Amino acid sequence: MAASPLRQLSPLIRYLRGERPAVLLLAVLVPLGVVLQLAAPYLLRRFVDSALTQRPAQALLTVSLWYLAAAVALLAATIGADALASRLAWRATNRLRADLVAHSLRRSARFYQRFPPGELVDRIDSDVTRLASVMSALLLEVAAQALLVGGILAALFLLDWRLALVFAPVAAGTLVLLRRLVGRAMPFVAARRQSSAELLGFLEERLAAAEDLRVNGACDATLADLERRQAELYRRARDAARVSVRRPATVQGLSTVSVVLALAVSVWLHSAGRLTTGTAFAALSYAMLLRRPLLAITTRFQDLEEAAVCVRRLRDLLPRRPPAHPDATALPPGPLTAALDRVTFSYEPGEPALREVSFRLEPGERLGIVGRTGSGKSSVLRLLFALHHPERGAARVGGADVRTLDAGVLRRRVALVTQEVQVFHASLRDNLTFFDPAVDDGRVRDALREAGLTDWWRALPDGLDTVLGTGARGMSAGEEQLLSLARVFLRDPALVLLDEPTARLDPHTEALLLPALERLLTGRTAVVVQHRPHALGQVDRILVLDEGAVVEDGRRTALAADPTSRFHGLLRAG
Ligand SMILES: Nc1ncnc2c1ncn2[C@@H]1O[C@H](COP(=O)(O)OP(=O)(O)OP(=O)(O)O)[C@@H](O)[C@H]1O
Repeated sequence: MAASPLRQLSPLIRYLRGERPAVLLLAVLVPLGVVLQLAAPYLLRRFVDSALTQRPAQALLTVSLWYLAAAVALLAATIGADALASRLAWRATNRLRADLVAHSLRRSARFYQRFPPGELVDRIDSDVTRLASVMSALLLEVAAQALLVGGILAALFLLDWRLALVFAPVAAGTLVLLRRLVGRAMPFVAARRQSSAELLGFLEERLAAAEDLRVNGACDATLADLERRQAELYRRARDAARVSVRRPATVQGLSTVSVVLALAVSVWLHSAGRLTTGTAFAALSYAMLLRRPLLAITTRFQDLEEAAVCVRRLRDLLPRRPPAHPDATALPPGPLTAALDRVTFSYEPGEPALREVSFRLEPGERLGIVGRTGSGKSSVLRLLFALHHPERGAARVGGADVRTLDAGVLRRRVALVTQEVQVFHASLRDNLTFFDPAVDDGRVRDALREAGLTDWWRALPDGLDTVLGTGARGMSAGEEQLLSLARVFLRDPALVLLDEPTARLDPHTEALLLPALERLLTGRTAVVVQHRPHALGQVDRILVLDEGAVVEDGRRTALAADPTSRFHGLLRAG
């Protein structure tokens, strides 16, 4: 039998913590609604029997008023319970969404390789939103409808035990059948959701690269790919719908049988004089009422399976083990040492990107790393920044293995600048402070001055409030690169890791950037990765990498002067 969707949903319970008053109120409103639904046929019976036995009009009026009161109370209880359940579901799923975003923000580069941004958005937003709507209905209906089925059987038993005897097997049979069918659609629903997430990931990637696609004439191929993916999504959605539709069809059939049975038994008992007309009416009303919870449970099962699939997909995003709580105070003040200690590291098993790499930088020392494309230069920086961890050996900052350092502490003291600069659709101020309102404008202006951007920002229409990024003010590659340096100045780190910070710049813009770079490196430990060895004038030491291994390590001036060194060869070739 397929895994129970209810068991899949159990991890959500912890997000309901702190909601006890609302849950208790719901626990009162739901059974109240059930009792009020059961009261209606009972009052109908009283009305019919009173009318047929010529009771005074006053008695009929009293029953009618009770009927009306029960209907109004039912409406109020239903609206109240609906509102409460949906508030609970939204609050719980908002907590879940916040938890997912918090976890995702802390995950390594490998995680983002596994889940492209479009797919992540689909999981964190669409899956959680779907959960919220399903949970609000689930909280109510599965419990309430099951109660209603039990209540109807009890009411029928009170009316006439023979009636209960006819209905009980039909209701029990339907529930058993439903139980057997639950979970059957889950693999199909999961396949449909995966297809839809992949489609979103595809759209996000292709739309972000629209310019490249246009320039390279790849628009037609992209549309053909889109068509193929949409056809696949349609096929999976159709398969899931086919499996899901079997349940309502089965329940419709069985409940029609129960109504026909109710009619037959009521007529038979009535004509034998064993049932009053009012009781026969009530029995028929209960039979019709029984269809409602059974059908509601059926349609909810489909949602339940959707929700279970969503939870399973969301669980992939949450770490399996709780994060360790590393030492938060392990870094000494001032410029930090940085070292790799016999590090071997692979992205893919059996294909080491770094082999037995070792070096150690004293506080304030600057290291330049050169080597051919794919030799492992950027990997060194990623390990020092703890974006990945070595298989063997250790990456150390301030003498501590980065694995043992709190990520927040490490990020405050170490800055990584890459060629890719992310400019947010936000004000210049927020782009520098990363949305921290505690940073005052004086520090922001100082950072911009240190990065050599004073003239640029003063010319902006709204100064620090100018909105940058997609759909707003664009920036040149050089300005973006200087903005990334201004971010580092603002944070004032002790160790700076620069990954080809001038690679996208023309020689003129690179020359403008060099003074800002020099100011950035002064008084700090630094590792600078460069393709072009002549751009490493500011470093003290050079490390040459080849196929992931250190093939040369020495003082820059000594290596540059030694015609037999690799670095000398690279300078000549450059
Ligand atoms: N995310 C990744 N997944 C799998 N392999 C990777 C990944 N990133 C890098 N690699 C591989 O690891 C090796 C080292 O990559 P790295 O980016 O460190 O080289 P690099 O010297 O910085 O290259 P470049 O000069 O082109 O930036 C390369 O063979 C590369 O293909």
